[in-house]
Amino acid sequence: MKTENAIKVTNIKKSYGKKPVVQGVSFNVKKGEIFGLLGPNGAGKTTTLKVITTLLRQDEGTVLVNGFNTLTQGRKVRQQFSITGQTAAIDEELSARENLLIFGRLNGLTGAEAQTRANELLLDFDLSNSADQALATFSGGMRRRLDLAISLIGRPSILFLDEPTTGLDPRTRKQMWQAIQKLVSRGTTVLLTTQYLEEADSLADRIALIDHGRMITVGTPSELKQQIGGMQMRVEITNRQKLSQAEAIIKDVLSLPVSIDDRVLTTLLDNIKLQQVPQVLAQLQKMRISYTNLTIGTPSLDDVFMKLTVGKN
Ligand SMILES: Nc1ncnc2c1ncn2[C@@H]1O[C@H](COP(=O)(O)OP(=O)(O)OP(=O)(O)O)[C@@H](O)[C@H]1O
Repeated sequence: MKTENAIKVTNIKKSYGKKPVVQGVSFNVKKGEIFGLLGPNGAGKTTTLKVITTLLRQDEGTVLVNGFNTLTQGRKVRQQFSITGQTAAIDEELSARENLLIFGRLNGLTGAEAQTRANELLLDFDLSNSADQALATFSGGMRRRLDLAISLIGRPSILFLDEPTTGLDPRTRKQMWQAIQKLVSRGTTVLLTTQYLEEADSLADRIALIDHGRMITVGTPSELKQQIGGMQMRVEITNRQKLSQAEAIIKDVLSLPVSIDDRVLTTLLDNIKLQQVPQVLAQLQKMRISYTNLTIGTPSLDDVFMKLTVGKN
């Protein structure tokens, strides 16, 4: 079946008992893109993922995966994708290669095909050098990469990654990102859930922000950043005692709310207010309030997240 969307989610709702957990979520994932489902704890990301992957049945709405309906064509749907983090069956006593061979055979490959595929995947995920070591000696990052490799044995067209880098250190996390980008460059569509804004920002082509089971917004990372308004000014004041004085100056000159985090004052600026920044600086200088850092730039995805979900949890 030819469809432009790998995944089409239309108005799905799901409650546990009387508790609504997903309350009308809709989005499409285009073929070949990395789509991020982003939201705070308990937002409904995992539940949405379970509905798409047929582990749960939604109460309302439809989900099409490569055109197949999750409610009526579950088996066809399950042939379209793979999920990582589900390889609890990995055998610790065996090596990475042996595990790949077993999963290859389980996926219906012949012995020779499984060997070839295992070699390709070991190479792709930088595991060739440690391929024959017992898994017990593997680091967290190596395990995640093996997990990713195993989920790709059957060459799925869609891959679901549920919080793929939770608990990894920053360096290992970057290695995982590279591995994910590599497989997308070969045509796999990826839907990932994450609580890390940085991860969504650097990996996802588009992001759906969900909170309390509702879609708050969807767009590219830069579209989301634009949603909360043009630019952002951050001033780090040298002397903490002058903080409230500096805050008063910014509020007075720009007539805008100011948020404070430690010694940093942050204000969101539209184009008109942006022109008035020199007046703020002049006032600070006049009052002998010095600063150690000053930036004006687009807000981070973190700011978008805080602004759109703040106070709701
Ligand atoms: N089997 C269940 N029975 C009852 N409530 C559940 C069940 N599974 C999840 N929930 C509740 O549904 C809500 C959404 O959970 P879900 O796991 O989808 O959120 P999430 O966005 O994936 O959160 P996290 O980032 O913490 O994994 C939470 O309040 C959770 O407590």
